Amino acid sequence: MVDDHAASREAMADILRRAGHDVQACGSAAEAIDLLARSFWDVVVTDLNMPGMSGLDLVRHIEKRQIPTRVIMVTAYATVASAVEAMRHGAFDYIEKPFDAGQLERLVAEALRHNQVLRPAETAAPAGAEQNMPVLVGSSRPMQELRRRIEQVAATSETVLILGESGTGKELVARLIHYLSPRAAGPFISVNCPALSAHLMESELFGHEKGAFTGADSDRVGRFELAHRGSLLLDEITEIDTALQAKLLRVLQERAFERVGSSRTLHVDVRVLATTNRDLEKEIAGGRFRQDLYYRLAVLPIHIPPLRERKEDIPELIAHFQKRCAERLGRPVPELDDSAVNRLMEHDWPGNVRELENLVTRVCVLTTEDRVTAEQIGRWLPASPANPRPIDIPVGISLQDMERYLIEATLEKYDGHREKTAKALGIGVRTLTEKLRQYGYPPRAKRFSRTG
Ligand SMILES: Nc1ncnc2c1ncn2[C@@H]1O[C@H](COP(=O)(O)OP(=O)(O)OP(=O)(O)O)[C@@H](O)[C@H]1O
Repeated sequence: MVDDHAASREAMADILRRAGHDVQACGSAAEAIDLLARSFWDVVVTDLNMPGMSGLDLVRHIEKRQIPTRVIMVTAYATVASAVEAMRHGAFDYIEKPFDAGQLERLVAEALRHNQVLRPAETAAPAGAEQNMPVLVGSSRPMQELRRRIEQVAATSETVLILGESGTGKELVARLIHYLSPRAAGPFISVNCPALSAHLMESELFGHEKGAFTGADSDRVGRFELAHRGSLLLDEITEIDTALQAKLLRVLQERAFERVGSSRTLHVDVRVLATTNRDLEKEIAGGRFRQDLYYRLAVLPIHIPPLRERKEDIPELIAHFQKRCAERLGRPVPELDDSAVNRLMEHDWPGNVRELENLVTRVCVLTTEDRVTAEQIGRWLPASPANPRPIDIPVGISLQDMERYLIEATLEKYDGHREKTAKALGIGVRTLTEKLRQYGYPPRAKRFSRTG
């Protein structure tokens, strides 16, 4: 039972203890993670909104580490978005506050029933066993080639760089490489680089000694050490700053490093997998990525094509996500008729497989009909008929700058045509022209040309 509010945590724990369960109450997600690392728990009931790590972060952690437990989210804000997001990351179900004791008991009993299948097999099986194997769906030619390539590289211990747009399945491919490699019985550790500041990143990767910096009140084992005899995934590697890239290069060359604040050299046997959705050559040209590191990483590059280039995989992916959703929900999910599937094949999927997975999950969780038609599915698709190209908006910029990014990208898409741009943005041409004037565009230019 994970909740930062002592009163509600104890009340919920009490309800379940009275129902005969063995309950441990935790005041934070971090405490729960620690407990999950030490012992097996059939069910985790967690609050969604907690300071620091949220319930959703906890679900993601459980999913990433493939911890065999069922998660029930407790939320006062049962928004569709948070429910869908939690389910997508493997949460079993969610319960909306306020609820009565009976509801919580029933849901936990249901989760336990599902776990009877899960527990003996998954806890007994070593990592890398068949049931943990990630499933890569798709029989299109590019996917067949991708599978062949994965098998080739899995056999080696070389560094692999996995390239592809956001949501194409880079992390999934990394997991698959690990599970097909001779290291499958070892750990698979991943680091989500954009989530960490430069300072935290170094100690996250390499660990630190007690007293290395303010706040380092105990020794910390880094991800490289944790991944010994296994694989380490550096997700979105371009987010690592250039100073740390140098240290990383040394680890790749020598498999040796020191913890922050220590002079003792540690040696590890780790296979590194890295992903990026950026154009690395541009990053190198812009001085944001070290060329020598690129050469080290790109020994065996793997490129995952965007979903729009392998649309024939869409029906198979839909069926896969429907099946997974039905298993999680423990009930049949709506069928998509041929017209609906065709409609989904017309879409360009700028968010790739993740976007498709989200849509199918949303339809399965929220549709009450047994059959979904093209017309109904159309309502779940983004409103714009043009399937816009996604743009990268860096977190940390102001809303005003974000508006400018979007305006400029739209203008570029319409080749500088202001009327079309204004229409797509849903604003008047005059408003657009005024904004462009503020950005320094010439007043009456008919074509796209920036002056400043
Ligand atoms: N071929 C596939 N078969 C089954 N599921 C897939 C496939 N490709 C992607 N997925 C699913 O789509 C979701 C997104 O995939 P993943 O996180 O691996 O993408 P990514 O390229 O690493 O994204 P990002 O760059 O945004 O981190 C995941 O839930 C993954 O399981």
